[in-house]
Amino acid sequence: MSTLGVGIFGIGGKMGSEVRRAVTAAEDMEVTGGADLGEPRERIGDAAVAVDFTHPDAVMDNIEWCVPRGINMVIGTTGFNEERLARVRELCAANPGVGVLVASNFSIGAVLMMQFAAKAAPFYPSAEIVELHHPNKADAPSGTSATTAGKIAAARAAAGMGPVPDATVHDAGARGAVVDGIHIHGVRLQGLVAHQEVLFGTHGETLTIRHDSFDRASFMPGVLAGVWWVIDHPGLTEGIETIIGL
Ligand SMILES: NC(=O)C1=CN([C@@H]2O[C@H](COP(=O)(O)OP(=O)(O)OC[C@H]3O[C@@H](n4cnc5c(N)ncnc54)[C@H](OP(=O)(O)O)[C@@H]3O)[C@@H](O)[C@H]2O)C=CC1
Ligand SMILES: O=C(O)C1=N[C@H](C(=O)O)C[C@H](O)C1
Repeated sequence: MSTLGVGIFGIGGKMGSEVRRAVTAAEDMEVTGGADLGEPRERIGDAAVAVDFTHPDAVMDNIEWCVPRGINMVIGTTGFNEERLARVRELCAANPGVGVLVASNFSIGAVLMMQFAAKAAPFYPSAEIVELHHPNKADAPSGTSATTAGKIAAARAAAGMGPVPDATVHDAGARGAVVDGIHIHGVRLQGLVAHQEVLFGTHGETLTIRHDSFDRASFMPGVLAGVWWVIDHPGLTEGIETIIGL
């Protein structure tokens, strides 16, 4: 049986080393190589798919390098906004055979949490997000919380809802970051991996939707499914929802 070649940007990092283990353990894939910060990108070897778990400051240069070379990509690195996604679409349009998957979270439970949150959103005037991570994380708010805020905001807009109620006029920063009108609070704590609570409120009741990744193995089924997906789906795919049938 022939195997699919996978190169890894960020291979020495927490996620990159987990991807290396998962790809090595998969019967139908093999690791062709990997590169870390400062190393030549050619070190990913003869890869059909490059997986990127690096840094928000590094990921765009890796995409600019891979796509014109015909290398498909699965990207978990955070820091994407509309401008960055538009550039990825542009690169894919110029290189029509190439597929790029960008997902802020590859765990099945996190994807379900985001979908449940979007479903709940129209029923609750109040909505806030608490994201909790290990203290070595570079970015805040997390990519997952920003994606969740976007989905909640879209559901609220579709339901014709106005802004969340909030009388705060003196804020020394305790109300968190605001993404698409939704407040996000970030916690960085030793002992944590990746966790999120979405809190909803209306008169007399609240609803809390919580997801916990206790181990980075939780992201691997989504990453491996994404690797097989991109080789047959040219252009940009956002999130793993369609890949896992949600
Ligand atoms: N989508 C998802 O499901 C998930 C996404 N993430 C995201 O993945 C990213 C990485 O997370 P994590 O593994 O915890 O971080 P780490 O800091 O553990 O690993 C990052 C790795 O990337 C390397 N790196 C940095 N810049 C470059 C570059 N220009 N080229 C190649 N390698 C580079 C680092 O090398 P060096 O150490 O030499 O600097 C390091 O090995 C983050 O954005 C995080 O939010 C994390 C978990 C799940
Ligand atoms: O840095 C992490 O660890 C994680 N990053 C992603 C994010 O920013 O949402 C996904 C997950 O939360 C773990």
